[in-house]
Amino acid sequence: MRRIQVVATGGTIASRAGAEGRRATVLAKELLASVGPLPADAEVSARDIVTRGSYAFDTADLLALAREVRGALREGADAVVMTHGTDTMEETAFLFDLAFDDPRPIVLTGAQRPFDDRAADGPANLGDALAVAAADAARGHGPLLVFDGSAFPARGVRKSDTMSAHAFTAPGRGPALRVMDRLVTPLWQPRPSPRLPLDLDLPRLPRVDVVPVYPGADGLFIRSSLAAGAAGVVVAAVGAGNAGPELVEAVAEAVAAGHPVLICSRVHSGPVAPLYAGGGAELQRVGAVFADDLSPWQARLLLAVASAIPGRSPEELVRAWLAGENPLSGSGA
Ligand SMILES: NC(=O)C[C@H](N)C(=O)O
Repeated sequence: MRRIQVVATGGTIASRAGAEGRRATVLAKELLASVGPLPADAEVSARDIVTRGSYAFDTADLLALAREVRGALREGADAVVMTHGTDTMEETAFLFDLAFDDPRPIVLTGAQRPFDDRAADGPANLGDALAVAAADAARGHGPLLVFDGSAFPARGVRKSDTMSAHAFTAPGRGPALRVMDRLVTPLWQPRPSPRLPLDLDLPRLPRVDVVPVYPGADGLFIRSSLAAGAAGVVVAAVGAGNAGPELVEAVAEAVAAGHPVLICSRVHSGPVAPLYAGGGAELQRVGAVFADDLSPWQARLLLAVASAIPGRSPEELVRAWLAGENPLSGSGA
């Protein structure tokens, strides 16, 4: 008998229409009751942490969600299923990927249509998430985001449609498992991401901001962000990782002052590379770190987590993580 702990956090899956707009009000027990038959060989228990839209979460909330997962795993759950708003689910999943290296499935799901919609997609997604949680095939995949019949590894998954029930993709990677009629079919086995030794009991993560690039973007936002106390900055660059000369100058200043700068792309798919003179090649020359195909939003969490680890250079931790190396090797930790 497998023990699956469901933890509910709100989101559209738990929302009903109201005079002021949709609001998350549905609690875990009611969500579970909407699913229909539960996996036969599983004992499923449910609890609520918060009941909110995920657009309202800050990093203190994300750490609280991670502590809840840690607690469930410590209590002996064989798998954890978290219901969560879709707006920032890719960030929570990625934080779990950075924080845990447990083979037991940690599965996130949600919905695009509210609980009281006649065509609500939440019950099917939660049913699929429970099927994945109960499946041997899901072990060792790291956290998975289950949506509309697909299970995506945390790294690389993105919300890619604001309204459609097919809300998530993983550009260049694809889902690792498919779920059809609660039957889980493995497609490929993701290589687990290295874990970072994050203290989940911290009150919040250090500030890291995302700065966009567009024609005419200058250094204002990078300088303001650092003046506001940011540990570092992620640049959502154009194309394969380029920016104009004024922004490159601000990046050079930031790196020289000891603040790591990660380069991602505002393009939905593909890695960044230091290719162009005065653009990406110059960003690399002044010391910025090219963050492969990480989205700016996941890269921001990577840098924030690396910046929260005492006694280690955040830039070195990020570079080691991106290279797939165990960031603890050689540290004696
Ligand atoms: N579809 C959703 O879940 C969006 C929702 N507003 C959220 O909490 O992220």
